[in-house]
Amino acid sequence: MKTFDSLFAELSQRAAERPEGSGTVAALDAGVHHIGKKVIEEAGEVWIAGEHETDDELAGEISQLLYWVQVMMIARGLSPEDVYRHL
Ligand SMILES: N=c1c2ncn([C@@H]3O[C@H](COP(=O)(O)OP(=O)(O)OP(=O)(O)O)[C@@H](O)[C@H]3O)c2ncn1[C@@H]1O[C@H](COP(=O)(O)O)[C@@H](O)[C@H]1O
Repeated sequence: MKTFDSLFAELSQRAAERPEGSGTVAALDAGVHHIGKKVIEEAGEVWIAGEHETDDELAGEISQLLYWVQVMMIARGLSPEDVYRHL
């Protein structure tokens, strides 16, 4: 099973190796403005799922939010440690 850190490592590898067909590479190329809109979109879907959907659907929306937060981190050159020190 993936964890926050293992997904971050996977996405960092995508950013470094830029494989053909990677949605992460496309998002990074689209830039922080695009990524920020996806963060907001997924956060809204988490809110709606929290109010109206099943636990599993909510978990799925949260996983997508985590993904887009990680893409934002990579776009701005942040590591998980940069975030963890604020927890
Ligand atoms: N975990 C994710 C992940 N979560 C969310 N997303 C993206 O976020 C979008 C959100 O889905 P929605 O259902 O909200 O939207 P949609 O209508 O399906 O798609 P959009 O029109 O919004 O793009 C998805 O379409 C994906 O583009 C993800 N994209 C990739 N991953 C994982 O990231 C890794 C690297 O992926 P690639 O860079 O594509 O190889 C792989 O392990 C993937 O499984």
